[in-house]
Amino acid sequence: MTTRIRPSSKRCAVIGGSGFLGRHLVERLVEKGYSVAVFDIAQRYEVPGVVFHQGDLCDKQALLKVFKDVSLVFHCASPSPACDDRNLFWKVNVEGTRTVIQACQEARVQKLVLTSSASVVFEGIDIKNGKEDLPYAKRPIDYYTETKIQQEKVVLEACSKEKDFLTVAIRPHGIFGPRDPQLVPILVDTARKGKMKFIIGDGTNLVDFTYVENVVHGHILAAEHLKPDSPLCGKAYHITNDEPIRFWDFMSQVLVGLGYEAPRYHLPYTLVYGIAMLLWLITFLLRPLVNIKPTFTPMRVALAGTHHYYSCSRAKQDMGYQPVVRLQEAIARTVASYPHLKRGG
Ligand SMILES: NC(=O)c1ccc[n+]([C@@H]2O[C@H](COP(=O)([O-])OP(=O)(O)OC[C@H]3O[C@@H](n4cnc5c(N)ncnc54)[C@H](O)[C@@H]3O)[C@@H](O)[C@H]2O)c1
Ligand SMILES: CC(C)CCC[C@@H](C)[C@H]1CC[C@H]2C3=C(CC[C@]12C)[C@@]1(C)CC[C@H](O)[C@@H](C(=O)O)[C@@H]1CC3
Repeated sequence: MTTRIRPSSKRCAVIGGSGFLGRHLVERLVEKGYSVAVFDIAQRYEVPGVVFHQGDLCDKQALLKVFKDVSLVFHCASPSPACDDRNLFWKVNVEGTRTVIQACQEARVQKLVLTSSASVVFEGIDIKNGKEDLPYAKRPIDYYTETKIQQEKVVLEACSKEKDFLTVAIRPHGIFGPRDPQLVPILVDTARKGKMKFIIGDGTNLVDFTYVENVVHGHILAAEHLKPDSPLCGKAYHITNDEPIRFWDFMSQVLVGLGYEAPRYHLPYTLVYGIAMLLWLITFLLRPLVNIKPTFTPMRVALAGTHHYYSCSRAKQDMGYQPVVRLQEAIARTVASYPHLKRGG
């Protein structure tokens, strides 16, 4: 029998560490004295002391090489929600995550922290101060959400004190901040095309947008509090800025900060949602011939026209979570980080 000496609890791997959240996480872990290995299909930057491994998380042998001396794994890789590719989402988010769990167990990794999403309970109906005990969406709006639900279930079910393998899922919502490739760039692109003049619905719907450093803080707290006798084992945790804001006020503040006009004219929610569904159906039918990506997808319209904010009291209670950057400061830092997206820039 081979005995394995336990690696230090500060030796970790970040799957998806080249991405927006992953890179912020890696940078913070390094600041906190962790030794970090990144596993990602692409390498997009360099940080002294961080070892990069390029590979697909569906490849167990490639994962095993990286997990050899690691006690903690963060899994924050996913195809982009914008790709809307059902097969890819199932392959990476569900099958790939099963492979990650097998590799963790074979390599005797002790802790797995998954980046899930608060959207696993969202199906286009208002959620106000939603807690983690809300049921998973029965009819998820898109393939991304469908597979994030399965992914979270698979990870939480794998938690086993007997096997010395502990898991926890972090559910952030609407992550934003410097280098985000999604929220601000799509918003600016839509504004530049003259399509951000309209407010979907009456504009009073409250939502969570969460600054990336708060999300990182939640992940590290979860990793450090995940122990055999802690309440975190096999549980999901909302991590938000804890400051719900009107969706359209947030959009307006970012747009005005970057020199664009705030949306002004109202359109009925059901009308825009109906058009988005129709557009999605047309693009779905045309997909074998041409791959069109509509700006207004049913998911985006649903997020823009409903309330969806979540309680993070469970994270406060079980791991002492408090946001470290307030919302207004976070918006200011984000706007300042995108000089190239300014109007006329
Ligand atoms: N951005 C948000 O608002 C948000 C909100 C809630 C949850 N999340 C979750 O947070 C995580 C990170 O999201 P992000 O916004 O940083 O996305 P991102 O696209 O910037 O990063 C994802 C990373 O995963 C990598 N990746 C994709 N497929 C892979 C594969 N097969 N093998 C290895 N690496 C692979 C990509 O190369 C990329 O670097 C995701 O799990 C996402 O579902 C994001
Ligand atoms: C075209 C306009 C109506 C809106 C333009 C901005 C949108 C691109 C973003 C506003 C809210 C964002 C969001 C996500 C993607 C980008 C937006 C739709 C997610 C769906 C990304 C995936 C995450 O898991 C979701 C989450 O639960 O946090 C995000 C929800 C918010």
